[in-house]
Amino acid sequence: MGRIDEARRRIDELDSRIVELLEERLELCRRVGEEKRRAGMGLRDEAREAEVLARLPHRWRPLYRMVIEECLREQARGG
Ligand SMILES: O=C(O)C(=O)C[C@]1(C(=O)O)C=C[C@@H](O)C=C1
Repeated sequence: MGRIDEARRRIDELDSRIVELLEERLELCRRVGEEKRRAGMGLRDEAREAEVLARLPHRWRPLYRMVIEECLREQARGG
């Protein structure tokens, strides 16, 4: 296998793992959403979002904003 093919194979594997982790994160978001609903809280928590983003390297923050938006959509779908 050439170097490009080998690197691409590893990229594909990593992408699968990343998606698995994102699904796991989404499941936890679902749980948080249920608890917030039960407690009569709003779903969006801007202070918490700022905390989450502050822990990440700058370059990944735009991507993570999308992850958080998907989490909120998932929470809004639940009920
Ligand atoms: O921590 C929460 O309260 C969540 O609902 C999770 C999460 C996130 O994806 O990290 C999503 C929405 C909130 O606005 C803040 C954070």
